[in-house]
Amino acid sequence: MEIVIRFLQSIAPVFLAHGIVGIIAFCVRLYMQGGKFRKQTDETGKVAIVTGGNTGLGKETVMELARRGATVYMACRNKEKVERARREIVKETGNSNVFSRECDLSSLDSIRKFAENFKKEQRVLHILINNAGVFWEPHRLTKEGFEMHLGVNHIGHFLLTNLLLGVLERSAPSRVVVVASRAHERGQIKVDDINSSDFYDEGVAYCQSKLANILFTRELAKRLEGTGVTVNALNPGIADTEIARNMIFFQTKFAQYVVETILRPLLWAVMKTPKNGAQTTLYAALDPDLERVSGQYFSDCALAPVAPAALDDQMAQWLWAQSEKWAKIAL
Ligand SMILES: NC(=O)c1ccc[n+]([C@@H]2O[C@H](COP(=O)([O-])OP(=O)(O)OC[C@H]3O[C@@H](n4cnc5c(N)ncnc54)[C@H](O)[C@@H]3O)[C@@H](O)[C@H]2O)c1
Repeated sequence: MEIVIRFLQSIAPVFLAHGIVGIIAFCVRLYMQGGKFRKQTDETGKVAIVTGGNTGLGKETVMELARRGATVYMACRNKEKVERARREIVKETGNSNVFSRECDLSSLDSIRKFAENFKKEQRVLHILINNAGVFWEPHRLTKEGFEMHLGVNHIGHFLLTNLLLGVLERSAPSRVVVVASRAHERGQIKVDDINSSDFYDEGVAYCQSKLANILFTRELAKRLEGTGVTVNALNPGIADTEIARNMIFFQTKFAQYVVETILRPLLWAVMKTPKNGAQTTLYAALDPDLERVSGQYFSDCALAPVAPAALDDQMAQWLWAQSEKWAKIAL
């Protein structure tokens, strides 16, 4: 008996330490999950498009829109993956008005085809969510030769939005939601090397594209004044999705092992679940109080300040004019 008591006494501090660490980690996790969009809305009769809706934040966004009765188009590059996700969403929500369509944002032709077909299928569009994104891509070019972060995250969505503006205006009140990131704070629009041809860094390229997202949002909001179409950008926070698939940690078996056994348990406390990461997108897309709010930036379901570079109106106009040329938008 004495041995048992001594043994228990010797391991008690270890259990206590683990318990305290566990409780702290749990509290940190609760705090890090951020703001929630709790208002109940009925979206029956509304039509929405979500780019990149087959994984991560996009999938959770589609799931919630479908749960609330909306007709949702998942605009994605991977046909099979998106169809799997669509079936899962239909099964879980009971809403069969969820459609998967091919739209590769790294190809202007694919975007044009998607928009054209969508307009043949639907006469209205109330919510366009520019969610898809690439992160930490090795130096690769889109079909038309743009650096991948700039091409997919900014130019692809720039073209898609412009092609859908007519239907959005006819369907007003309607909304465009741009999923940006706090990474825009470290971004810079490299006017002389926008395509990162002279110097390439994955992080710099991502931050530039996310700054472009916010400059685009602010400029579009000005152009849409009085139309009943609003556009807002947001930061979803750090969420546990597939976004980091290209980072070095995920490239080798050993690195994956380290991530899964050491990093992931540590990150568990500080990362949002995909569902919680989608809350600010849903807030921007659905909150009735935001019907007339445009040109803003949200984080954790509330207004948030943007970096000074995102307030540069001249840069926003320059980027818009360039983007029209890059996306070959006929004026
Ligand atoms: N997860 C985070 O921590 C985090 C933080 C800040 C911002 N974001 C932003 O949130 C958005 C969603 O990312 P996520 O975290 O859900 O990552 P994710 O990788 O799970 O989802 C990104 C989606 O974009 C799609 N996509 C990529 N290239 C595409 C292309 N060429 N054409 C069409 N679709 C394409 C992918 O297929 C995928 O469905 C992105 O814009 C990302 O920059 C995420």
